[in-house]
Amino acid sequence: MRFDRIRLQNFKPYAETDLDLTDGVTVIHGLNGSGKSSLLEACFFALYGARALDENLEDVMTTGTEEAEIELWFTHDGGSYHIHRRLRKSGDRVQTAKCLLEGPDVSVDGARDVRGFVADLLRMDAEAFVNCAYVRQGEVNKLINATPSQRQDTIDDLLQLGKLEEYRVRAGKARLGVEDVLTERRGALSKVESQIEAKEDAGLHERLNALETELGEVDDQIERYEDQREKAVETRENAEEVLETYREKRAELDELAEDIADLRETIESDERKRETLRSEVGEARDSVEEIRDRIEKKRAETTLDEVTSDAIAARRDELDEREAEIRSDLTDVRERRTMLSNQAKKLRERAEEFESRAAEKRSRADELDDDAEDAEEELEQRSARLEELEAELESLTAEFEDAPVELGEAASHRDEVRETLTDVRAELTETNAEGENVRDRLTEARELRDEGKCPECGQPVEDSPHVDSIGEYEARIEELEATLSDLRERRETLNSRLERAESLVETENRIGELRNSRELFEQRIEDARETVEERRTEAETLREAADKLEAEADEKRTAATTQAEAAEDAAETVEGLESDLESVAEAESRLDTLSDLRSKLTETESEIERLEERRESIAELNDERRERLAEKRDRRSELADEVDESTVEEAKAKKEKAENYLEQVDEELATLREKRDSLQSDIGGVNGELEQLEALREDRDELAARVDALESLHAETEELEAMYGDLRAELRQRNVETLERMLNETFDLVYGNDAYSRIRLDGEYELTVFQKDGTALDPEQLSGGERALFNLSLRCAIYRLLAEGIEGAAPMPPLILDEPTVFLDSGHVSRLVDLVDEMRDLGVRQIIIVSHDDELVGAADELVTVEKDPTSNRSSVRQEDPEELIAAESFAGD
Ligand SMILES: Nc1ncnc2c1ncn2[C@@H]1O[C@H](COP(=O)(O)OP(=O)(O)OP(=O)(O)O)[C@@H](O)[C@H]1O
Ligand SMILES: [Zn+2]
Repeated sequence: MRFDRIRLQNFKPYAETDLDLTDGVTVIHGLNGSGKSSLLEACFFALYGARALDENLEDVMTTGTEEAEIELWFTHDGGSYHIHRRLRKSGDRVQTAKCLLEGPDVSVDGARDVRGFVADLLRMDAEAFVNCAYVRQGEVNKLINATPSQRQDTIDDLLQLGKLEEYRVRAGKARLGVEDVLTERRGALSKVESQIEAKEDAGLHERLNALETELGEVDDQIERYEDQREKAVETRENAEEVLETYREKRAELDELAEDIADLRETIESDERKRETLRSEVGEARDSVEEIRDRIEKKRAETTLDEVTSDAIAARRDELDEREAEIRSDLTDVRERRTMLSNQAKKLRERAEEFESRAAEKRSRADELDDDAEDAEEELEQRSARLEELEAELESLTAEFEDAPVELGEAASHRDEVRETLTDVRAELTETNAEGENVRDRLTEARELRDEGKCPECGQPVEDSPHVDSIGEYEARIEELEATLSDLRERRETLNSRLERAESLVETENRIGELRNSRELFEQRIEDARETVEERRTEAETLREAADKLEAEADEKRTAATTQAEAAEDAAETVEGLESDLESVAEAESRLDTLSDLRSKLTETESEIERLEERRESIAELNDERRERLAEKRDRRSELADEVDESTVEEAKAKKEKAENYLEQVDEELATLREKRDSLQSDIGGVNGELEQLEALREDRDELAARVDALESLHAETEELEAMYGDLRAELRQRNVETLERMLNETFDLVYGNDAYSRIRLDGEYELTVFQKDGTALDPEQLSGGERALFNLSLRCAIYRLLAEGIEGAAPMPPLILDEPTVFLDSGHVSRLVDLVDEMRDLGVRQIIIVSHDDELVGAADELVTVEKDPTSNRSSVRQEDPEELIAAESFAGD
């Protein structure tokens, strides 16, 4: 078997990887954690699924991805196979979405079927594969640490010796089953035999003869007693018959006496009954007379000529017709009465309504008059106020007659005067200031003149022009004084004129106000006048309407009275009709009385007839009874003659005797019959036992034959079981010997040390290592490296044994070693290289080794480098030429 190609997608650290694998030694190398082991696991997973890796599907799919694919192509026994697995995440779980194996003429679908198919094809299940072909990392010590029996199981399993054990166990089970059945049958047989013996000892035939003789004797006795019993019964019956006849006659006599007494009594009582009936008939006849009288009297009260049912019916029809007429009239008149009184009521209501509406209108009219009066009063007040206004207006207007301005110009006039006054005041102030100034200069000039200096320049004043100006100054002052007094006069005049103007402005404003008021009042007076007019007219209209309504109310009232009178008339008619109805009812009741009387009469008459009939029939019955009475008397005297007492006594004695005998014989017979029954059942029992004996003998023969057959079967199964056991032991012994030899050869090859003489693998699969001096060592006592070498040897030996054992029937899978050099020093790595060479020489087609050891790399035919991208954490593979790599590395080393 050979792996050809593996393709991965999202398997563990691999995103996308496709790797071709070839014959020879392939070394997979790379740094720790780069994904080397994962690559091997992928091959293993492809073949057997996740459980074989002790992992879940979740573990094999690259974390964070949703889908993974694993494809493995391999060649086996000349055929090419392809396994394709696809995993898909659904929720938290990962499921196998596809698992398909295709090979020559075969296609297997489904994870379980594929696993089964691969195990059959390679003749190895996952565990066997791991034990023989795939040395997993860290599991080097597994076979050494295993107990001998575990080791035995593993190796037996690989060599398919387990099958023989299975067959042996099965044969053992069959033997045990046969033993169970045999024991049970043997028990049954001895039971049957002891039963037969017991029965044969019992002397069944003799017992049967004795019982049958006794039964014959008892039967004879029974027959005899039965004959005698029959005779006694006959005697007793005859006596009983005699007694019975006697008893019957006595009974008949008693009965007859009773009958005779009864008959006589019945006849007498019936005669009394007839008497009563006769007087009842008489009474009924009287009553008929009385009823006839009453009928005649009643008829006289009616219009009937004769009292027949036809006449009564005719009269009743007449009355019914009359009643119907009256009732229909009554209905009409009642309706009319109701209608009229309703109308009267309505009319009265209308009249009242009109009246109340008229009253309303009148009170409204009164209110309107009041309003009009109020309005007139106000009108007068306003007129008076208007007159006052006009008087004031007139006097104020008069104020303007001697005024300096016209009405309406007072304000502008006042403003003019105020302006002029302001000008005059300003002029006055100016003039005053100038006067002051001129006076100051004059004073200064006078002082200078007095000092003799020019007031202007302080030069001596001789002929100074400045002194001349004193005169000027004095003239100017005079002038200014005149202007001042003039201005003062003007100011006074203006002040009084302003006062007057302001009072005029006030008057003028007041006149404006008054004029407005007057206009307003005039308008209001006009309004009041209109209101008075309107109210009065409206009151008038309302009163007219009230008059009209009152007239209408009067009309309605009259009409109401008319209708009420008509209603009263109708009511009277109703009363008349009702009394008519009453008299019709009376007439009808008279007719009823008559019919009642008539039917009573008929009843009484038929009662009389009935009573007469009863009397008659009673008489007939009594005649019959008298005849029967005579007969019974005759029979009584006849019987009295027949009864004879002595015959009776004789019969009684005979009967008693027979009865005594019967009692005794019945007892005896019962005893005998019981005895017979028990004898018969004893005979039945003996016969039954004889039959049983026969059946038991048949059973015994059958059981004996069966036990013989089982015994020979048991012997056969024992042989078979022993044969499988021997065969396995023999095969195992052969295997153990071969395995021991191969283990020693391999160990010599890889260890090549003089310390150990040989390894022993005994029949119990116990492994022992012997040192040169002959002391024995448990393999677990070896050093780590020695143990690794020992294990490798054991594995390779098993692999070789298997390869030879199968003898080409099923080509061996590739030998897969994961990190075999971990514990080895460089010398031993070379030995491992030798081992690998040897395995190849021995015909192992494909060897796949995971290692980072250079020497092993050198031994490789094919080199696969695994790398992991540190940023993406995804692994990838690269196929390289081993020669080149070694060269490059040693170059780098120099
Ligand atoms: N399901 C997974 N998804 C992603 N990465 C995974 C998954 N399972 C394992 N890995 C990664 O794969 C790597 C383990 O690979 P593997 O055991 O094949 O390494 P190795 O090359 O054999 O290392 P060593 O030399 O140490 O034996 C680890 O880095 C781990 O994080
Ligand atoms: Zn690893």
